Amino acid sequence: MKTINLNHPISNTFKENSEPCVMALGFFDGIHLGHRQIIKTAKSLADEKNVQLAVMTFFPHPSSVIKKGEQITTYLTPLAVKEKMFAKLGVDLLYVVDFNTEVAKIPHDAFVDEYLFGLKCRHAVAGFDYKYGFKGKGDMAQLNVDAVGRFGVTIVEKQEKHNKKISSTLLRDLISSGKVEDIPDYLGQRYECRGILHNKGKHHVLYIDPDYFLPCPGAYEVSLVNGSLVTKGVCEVSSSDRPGELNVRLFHDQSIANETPIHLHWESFIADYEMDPLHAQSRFDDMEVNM
Ligand SMILES: Cc1cc2nc3c(=O)[nH]c(=O)nc-3n(C[C@H](O)[C@H](O)[C@H](O)COP(=O)(O)O)c2cc1C
Ligand SMILES: Nc1ncnc2c1ncn2[C@@H]1O[C@H](COP(=O)(O)OP(=O)(O)OP(=O)(O)O)[C@@H](O)[C@H]1O
Repeated sequence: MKTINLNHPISNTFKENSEPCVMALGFFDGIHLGHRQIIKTAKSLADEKNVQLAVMTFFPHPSSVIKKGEQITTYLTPLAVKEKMFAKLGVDLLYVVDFNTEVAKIPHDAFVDEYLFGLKCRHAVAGFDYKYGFKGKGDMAQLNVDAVGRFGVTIVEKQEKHNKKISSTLLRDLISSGKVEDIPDYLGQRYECRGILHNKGKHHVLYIDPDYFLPCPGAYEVSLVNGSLVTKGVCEVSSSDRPGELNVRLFHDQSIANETPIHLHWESFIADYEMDPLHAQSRFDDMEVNM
């Protein structure tokens, strides 16, 4: 997979040299089951048309530039992890648009002309709620209009679980309230943080991308996965942690070699030492209901 960082405006030479593609559109934080449906749909279209499978995403998250509503500055999948996951899903080209105030002002039709038709998009795929262009004025109905017959558009219908739209927002809400056990229903796997494990005598420190979105403070049962090797332990998240560091204790006095690459899977919430006792009790009641 080729990752291509795009800065506005895209040069004519770059556009001329781009490869025909089916383009999947969206921010794609987490690459959850809804996102996977978009990529799967785009992949089968790309195979059918014998063109490249491209994804167009943005960095940083538009909310941190537009400064409207909650500003997202940490990610379920930091960019480097997203790249690896897209490559594994069979994506050929990953366009990462540098999202800044100038890009935010591009009108919806100009975005389609320059970033889709300009980059030889032969077919666009996005979810029912995809928005693009200045003030988010372009939606999926508008995309068909803006395409003016130059490429086809496929809308992926709402993917739901437990009567809820699967979304990055829902995953963030669950993770930030410590409900990591509920994540696989929407993500298709446990929430994970990838990093390098350092052996510090009795405990270990996992050095991760500081851009990772982390669960709320508390103790969590975690699995440390290195290929087929899985070691269980406890990760204590505290508000005083240094950014990019997770403190882990392994069960049964085990040890893992220094500097091992690890995928830490958040398995379950154990306790929160920082919560006031009342709040902790309501969290505990939630867990009992879920059992
Ligand atoms: C060229 C462009 C300009 C945008 N400008 C705005 C904007 O002015 N205001 C806004 O709220 N969102 C804007 N957006 C963000 C979109 O509304 C949307 O959040 C983003 O494309 C990610 O889509 P997704 O959240 O559906 O994946 C813009 C998007 C694009 C591609
Ligand atoms: N549950 C879903 N069903 C169908 N399409 C989806 C679903 N979730 C996201 N998409 C689509 O996936 C692409 C990426 O979306 P986006 O990154 O906004 O995901 P999201 O989970 O909706 O995020 P957020 O919660 O931050 O709005 C868009 O085309 C969007 O319409």
